[in-house]
Amino acid sequence: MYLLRCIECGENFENELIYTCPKCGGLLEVVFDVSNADFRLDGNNVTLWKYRSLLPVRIEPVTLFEGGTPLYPVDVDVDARVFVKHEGLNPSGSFKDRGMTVGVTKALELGMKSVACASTGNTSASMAMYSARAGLRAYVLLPSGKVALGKLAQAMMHGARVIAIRGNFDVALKLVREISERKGLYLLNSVNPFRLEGQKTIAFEIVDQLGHAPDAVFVPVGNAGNISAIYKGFLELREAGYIDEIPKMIGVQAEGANPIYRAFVEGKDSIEPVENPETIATAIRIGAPVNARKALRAVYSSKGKVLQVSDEEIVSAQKMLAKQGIGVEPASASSLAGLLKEDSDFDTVVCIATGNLLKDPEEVMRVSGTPVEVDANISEIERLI
Ligand SMILES: Cc1ncc(COP(=O)(O)O)c(C=O)c1O
Ligand SMILES: N[C@@H](CCOP(=O)(O)O)C(=O)O
Repeated sequence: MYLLRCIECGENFENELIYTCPKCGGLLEVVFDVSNADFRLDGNNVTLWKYRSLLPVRIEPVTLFEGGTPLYPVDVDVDARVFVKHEGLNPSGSFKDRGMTVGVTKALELGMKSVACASTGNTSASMAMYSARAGLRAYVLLPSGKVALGKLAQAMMHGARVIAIRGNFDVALKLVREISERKGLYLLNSVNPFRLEGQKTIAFEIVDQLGHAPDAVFVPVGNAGNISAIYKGFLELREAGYIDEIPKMIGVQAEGANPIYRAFVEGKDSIEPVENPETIATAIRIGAPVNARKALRAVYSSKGKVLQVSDEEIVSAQKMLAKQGIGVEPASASSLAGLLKEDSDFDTVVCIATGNLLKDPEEVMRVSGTPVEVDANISEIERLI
């Protein structure tokens, strides 16, 4: 029903316990016979497992009822119908849950006892939650002092063994890939092609909820798995006859962590790593995205683009969303920040908001100030109202 294929040399593999091509080292992707798709995109019962016929699992899934996130119309100063898909309303508060429900199920299916990841925070929070649910041991490597409090709290509370390294995310990922190999841990970063399959359901849900494909989808980009997965979702929908056109995939990076933006501007299909990435959006503080080649293919093939936004633009978009009742963490607001910079002529646009406001309470307090404190009496309070 499905197999793994190298995106570089095209070789097919039936062994599921590989992350990259044993022949050329290229990234892998899951290839489906989409004629098996048995769902209707009619807006009913929108949840991730509605699309099971295009998800690569054979056993009952480990689920916390992820997916089915709202698609909110928003009012912004752009001449288009703009929607925000609020992935921050998934069980652990980010889109990673879509990947983990599939990835952790696959770990069980393959008989693995322990899972591992490197993380800027959300991957670890989600992996810890789903592995707790599945009864698997979880190991996390993260950049010391650079993970938002809410995410760290989740990984700790759900029982992961959390190791903070003196180094950035890119170093952590290199180390966890090596340690997973040595210790037989199942790696659940986005280099795992099965995990990305869960994330492609964002595309399925957008079409399910809108009733058609939008003209463009703006996606925050860090390790670049999500934009690649969403694009693959649209490709499968087209191949299966659900849509005619693929939306333009528009990746948005932070100025201080922009290797894919740089590659795009230079018309290249691979990146030069950014040595010391820095941005207020710690979730996308990544200098050597593992999925860069998949992401650039998604952008070029869909006639999209990659934009960069400043930290100020990110915070401004975050506040704009908050004023419309949509609470997101900084990285999530980069998609809207990108749209606001763009001189486009789209009719319908979807911005992906990737994570919840509560993930990074320290950043929120820094940019929104502290409450006014007064004595506990009516006249003092009245003065302020
Ligand atoms: C909140 C948030 N937004 C965006 C991203 C970037 O996604 P990707 O790494 O798939 O590009 C991440 C982490 O990966 C994240 O946690
Ligand atoms: N932002 C990510 C970084 C890791 O990305 P992944 O998709 O490869 O797991 C995180 O939340 O850790």
